[in-house]
Amino acid sequence: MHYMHFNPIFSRDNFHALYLSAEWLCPIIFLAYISQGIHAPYDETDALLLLTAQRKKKVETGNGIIINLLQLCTLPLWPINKQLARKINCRLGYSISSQLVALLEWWSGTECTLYTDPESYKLYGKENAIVVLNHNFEIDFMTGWTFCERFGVLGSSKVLAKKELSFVPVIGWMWYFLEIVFCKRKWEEDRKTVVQSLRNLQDYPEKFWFLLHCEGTRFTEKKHKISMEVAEKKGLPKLKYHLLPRTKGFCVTVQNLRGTVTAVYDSTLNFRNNEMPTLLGVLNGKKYHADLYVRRIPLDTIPEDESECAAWLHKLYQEKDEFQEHYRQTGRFPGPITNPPRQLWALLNWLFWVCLLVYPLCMLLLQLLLSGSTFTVVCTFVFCLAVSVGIRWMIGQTEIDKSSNYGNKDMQMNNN
Ligand SMILES: CC/C=C\C/C=C\C/C=C\C/C=C\C/C=C\C/C=C/CCC(=O)SCCNC(=O)CCNC(=O)[C@H](O)C(C)(C)COP(=O)(O)OP(=O)(O)OC[C@H]1O[C@@H](n2cnc3c(N)ncnc32)[C@H](O)[C@@H]1OP(=O)(O)O
Ligand SMILES: CCCCCCCCCCCCCCCC(=O)OC[C@@H](O)COP(=O)(O)O
Repeated sequence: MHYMHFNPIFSRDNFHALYLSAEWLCPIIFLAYISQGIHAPYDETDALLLLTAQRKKKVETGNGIIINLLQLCTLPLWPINKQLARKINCRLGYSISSQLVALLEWWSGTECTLYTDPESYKLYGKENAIVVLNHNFEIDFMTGWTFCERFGVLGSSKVLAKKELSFVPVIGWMWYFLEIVFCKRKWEEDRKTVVQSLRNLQDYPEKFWFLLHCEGTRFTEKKHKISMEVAEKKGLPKLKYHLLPRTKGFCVTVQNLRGTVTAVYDSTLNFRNNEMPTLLGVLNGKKYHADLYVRRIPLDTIPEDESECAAWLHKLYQEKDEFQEHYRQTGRFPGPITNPPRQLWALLNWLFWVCLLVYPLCMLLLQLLLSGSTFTVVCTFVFCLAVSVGIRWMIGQTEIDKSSNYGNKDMQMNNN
């Protein structure tokens, strides 16, 4: 995929102004949005921005459904030409995930800085890799996607994801067609399905990164406390900034992708000024500063024996903990900054969908609301409300204060 490098011609303010001018004000949507009292608008974000973010969500969900339907249409192709079906689905998947990348990079203007050695940098995007990334933030998936985009593997990127995410409209449905590996986080049930799904990727026709959040759940103080009690029982060093990693998924991934994947990218993410970014913040135009430290580790340096591989992962997380300590002391990760520039394609893809859908959606909405039929108006209002509540539920999937019980005390008691 040819990349155009360019100096950012849109400043954030210009971009918002440009977008607003192209945007219809739709008081009904605005009322639908405010009437739910979903969340207090951010101080520095005015009503216009809230409205635009809300309209954008509808547009992006709308085109996400269209892309899911197109993915569905590729089903007859799978038994005839699986590799072609996979390539088509990578591009359809790209059209969805790149919109969230555009949201992060262009709408919120979030800066993503990469710390890595220049020799490894040359290999990123040119080989299959397993990415081990800490799981502390609500938008680490968006930051991950941004780097996938910059190295040309966004459409084919994979992850070991909890089964619950497969039910999230648009993103979760897209992942089925990208052959994402889902797990129930119950090893006795996961063992077989995870191994089979991993083996299925051995002949994948596109370069891909396979993401593993080895902690298995987002960091919370309560889960950290429980996790450190487990570490003490196992005689493992305590971690300050991470949960103790679950090793079985990593070991089985290394075991089944050996020969397909050439390296592990140990990735440690943090945000400047102790920011705790949120998807709502990004949607409302807040700018964050992500720093990612990546070490490329050749796969053949990782032990094949399961217990040695588990010990290797525990040591890796101890090193990651030290990198986070270094970051908190110095405000940066070790090593040189080698920053891949933002790509234009994500922005162009987003603008394409906005231009394609905003006008027809608005006209349809206005016609329904001006139909003169009370029943139609009420149904339209209810539909807008339902879609907004649905989108808010999807955004809630990223919020740590709504996180699962996995790794909590009661779950730990059940596991014993
Ligand atoms: C150049 C740029 C480089 C990089 C750019 C960055 C990223 C780009 C990469 C890719 C694409 C980006 C983004 C992709 C898009 C979206 C991302 C989506 C995110 C969603 C991800 C998730 O859903 S995370 C949750 C699901 N995933 C996992 O859980 C993975 C980790 N878990 C495992 O691997 C597990 O082993 C398992 C799930 C396979 C099985 O878990 P289970 O719990 O059933 O069994 P385990 O054996 O693992 O656990 C029991 C062992 O753990 C010990 N234990 C018990 N309680 C605790 C506790 N509270 N804390 C810690 N440990 C505990 C117990 O003692 C057992 O120990 P053993 O020694 O017996 O194993
Ligand atoms: C502009 C478009 C706006 C439309 C809304 C988009 C909403 C996208 C929601 C997709 C979310 C998919 C990625 C979520 C990744 C994630 O962070 O999952 C959490 C799990 O790892 C662990 O869960 P837990 O055990 O609860 O910590």
